[in-house]
Amino acid sequence: MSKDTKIAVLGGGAWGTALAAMAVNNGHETWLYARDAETVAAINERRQNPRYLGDILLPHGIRSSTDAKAVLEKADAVLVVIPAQSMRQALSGLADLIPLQAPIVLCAKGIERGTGRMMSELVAEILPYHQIAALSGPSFASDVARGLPTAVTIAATDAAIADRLAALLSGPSFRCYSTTDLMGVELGGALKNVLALAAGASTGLGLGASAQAALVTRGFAELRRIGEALGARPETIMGLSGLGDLMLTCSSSQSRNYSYGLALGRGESLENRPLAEGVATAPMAAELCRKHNIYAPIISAVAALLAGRITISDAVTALINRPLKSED
Ligand SMILES: NC(=O)C1=CN([C@@H]2O[C@H](COP(=O)(O)OP(=O)(O)OC[C@H]3O[C@@H](n4cnc5c(N)ncnc54)[C@H](O)[C@@H]3O)[C@@H](O)[C@H]2O)C=CC1
Ligand SMILES: O=C(CO)COP(=O)(O)O
Repeated sequence: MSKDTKIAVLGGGAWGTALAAMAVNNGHETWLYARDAETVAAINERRQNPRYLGDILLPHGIRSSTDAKAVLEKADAVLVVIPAQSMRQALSGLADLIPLQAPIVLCAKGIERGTGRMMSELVAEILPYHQIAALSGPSFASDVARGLPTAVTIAATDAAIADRLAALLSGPSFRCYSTTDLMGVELGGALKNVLALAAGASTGLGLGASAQAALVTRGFAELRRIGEALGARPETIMGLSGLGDLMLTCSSSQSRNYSYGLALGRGESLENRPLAEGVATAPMAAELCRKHNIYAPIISAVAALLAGRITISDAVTALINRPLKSED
């Protein structure tokens, strides 16, 4: 892959648009597929995506279209930026249009509801002959769309593919590290959203900065345990897609997951909120821990709270009053 390849981005939301801006800034021919004609027109005619990115002015050159065939034709790499719970349905409809030689770069952070599949497992069922990679790390769409410095990790089981994609997608303000630890990268992205719900709820309840730091640290211990049980590498969990994204998402109300947790903690309405992937991922993460016998009380509490099995004050009481144990 050279620097003037064609990048196709599927998904015209906040992150898809931001990644298209990154790709065009890095000198690639960049096409963005969005379902919504108004979004396509706003990107092509005004260089904005007001629905998802407010008044941020995008760089020149993104070609947006509702025609997936035109977007995907002769693409050298395909960034899939569709929410985790829509991934199966969306990609099944587009599978025949994706060139076989184009690696698929999964940019969603979640676990599929019902099946418990990681995104790469789900996509391997739909596109069994494609190379699959994942891009994840601390990266708010609005920062990337503005061209602010950002670093992420790109994972593929084939090291050469991960390295090539990292070189392709790195540019003046976007730095990609590469790894073959696909499971580690996907776990970090999916689980930090669940932990951000807990961090937001803690702040929303007014539990204070000390509780917040304890929650994030002990949440990270759960992420470490899950990573270890599922064969992820410790350095991935300690890296950008693990600890890095956990820190970002658990500390900023720019995060939609953290904000959802804030609303939960404050007792506000949870209707009509922006996408918070952690809500659908939490029960799947709790199930994963049950299946592998992994101790993850915070993730379990978030899942129970969202399912209405416990109240938020029960969750806090239960977490603080568990039997004492060594810090591991
Ligand atoms: N927004 C952010 O800062 C970041 C988001 N992500 C992840 O990226 C994924 C997407 O998030 P956002 O773009 O922020 O969400 P969003 O809510 O801003 O946009 C989602 C987009 O997907 C489209 N979509 C939904 N179902 C579709 C389907 N069946 N076919 C085609 N398009 C479909 C929607 O029309 C919308 O344009 C999530 O998994 C999120 O966790 C990852 C890093 C940063
Ligand atoms: O993944 C993100 C930052 O890395 C975005 O987080 P939210 O989906 O919670 O907004």
